[in-house]
Amino acid sequence: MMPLIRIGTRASPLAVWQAEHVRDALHAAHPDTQVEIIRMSTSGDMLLDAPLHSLGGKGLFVKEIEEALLARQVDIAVHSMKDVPALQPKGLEIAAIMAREDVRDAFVSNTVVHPEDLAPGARVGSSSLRRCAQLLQKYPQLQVDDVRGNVATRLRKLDEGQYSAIILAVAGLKRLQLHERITYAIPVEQSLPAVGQGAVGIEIRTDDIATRELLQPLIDQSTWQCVLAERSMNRILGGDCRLPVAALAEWQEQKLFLRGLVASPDGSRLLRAEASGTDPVALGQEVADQLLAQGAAAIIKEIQTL
Ligand SMILES: NCc1[nH]cc(CCC(=O)O)c1CC(=O)O
Repeated sequence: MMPLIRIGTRASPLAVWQAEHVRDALHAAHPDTQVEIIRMSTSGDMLLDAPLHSLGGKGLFVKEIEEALLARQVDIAVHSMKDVPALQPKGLEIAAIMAREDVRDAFVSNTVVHPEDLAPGARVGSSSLRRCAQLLQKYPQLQVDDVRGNVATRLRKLDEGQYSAIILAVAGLKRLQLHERITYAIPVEQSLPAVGQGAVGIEIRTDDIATRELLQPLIDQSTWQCVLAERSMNRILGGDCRLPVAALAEWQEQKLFLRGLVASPDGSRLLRAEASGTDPVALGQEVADQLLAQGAAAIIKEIQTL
């Protein structure tokens, strides 16, 4: 009998693209494997009106899929690593991370090219405190407001004139063939991305040795080490995707170079640290320690009690 792998995914177009990307890679590596995609809606998809950071953040978009995985209704869960909390529930683990897409944030506007061209008071949509804080630090005259919904919904709200510009991930727009909507890819020095941004991860049950084995060819080792360093930093800071915590690890001459950032939501305080090394976990620890020494814990605690 042909082995069957059931992929659990959110039903949004971006999530389905990612699931199909994993399915195609599995087919390429194992032509005799059957793959089925099972779409699910998550509480993050249903609670579309509340600001993202107020929704108890951790794992909002992944929880129901993880429950299906634990209940053996699916064999693997495909996620944007950006949405995956620092720690997996007991019995689950990230078994593979695929090659990373462009990590940058995208500025999307129908009227101007750069954020600096926006008039004072112009309304910019972003649901991420991390993006807001970094934008406001450089352009305090802008008004940054929450925008929810999947990528297409956010673009529609921009097109309707509800915002002068919105900020999205370049990766998501490229995957949905919407990269021509990007007016300006914001350099990482200006908008340091979210931990894991642009990387697709695959979660399995820890005891599922057969599936772990099947996923081996899908692992991109250099992305894996980068995301491991970023997530190690985030775990020490107690961060999740709703906090204004950013990190980016990149390879530079056989070494990992990790930059980290913790910001207050209004952009008035912005802590930065960086280091390089070869051990991703130790590097994450080093950058987290530098941020903590600058007072990161107080900022994080303030936001968690918002
Ligand atoms: N939270 C939604 C989400 N999760 C991952 C991406 C983009 C793709 C990626 O970073 O891998 C997006 C949309 C966005 O931030 O614009």
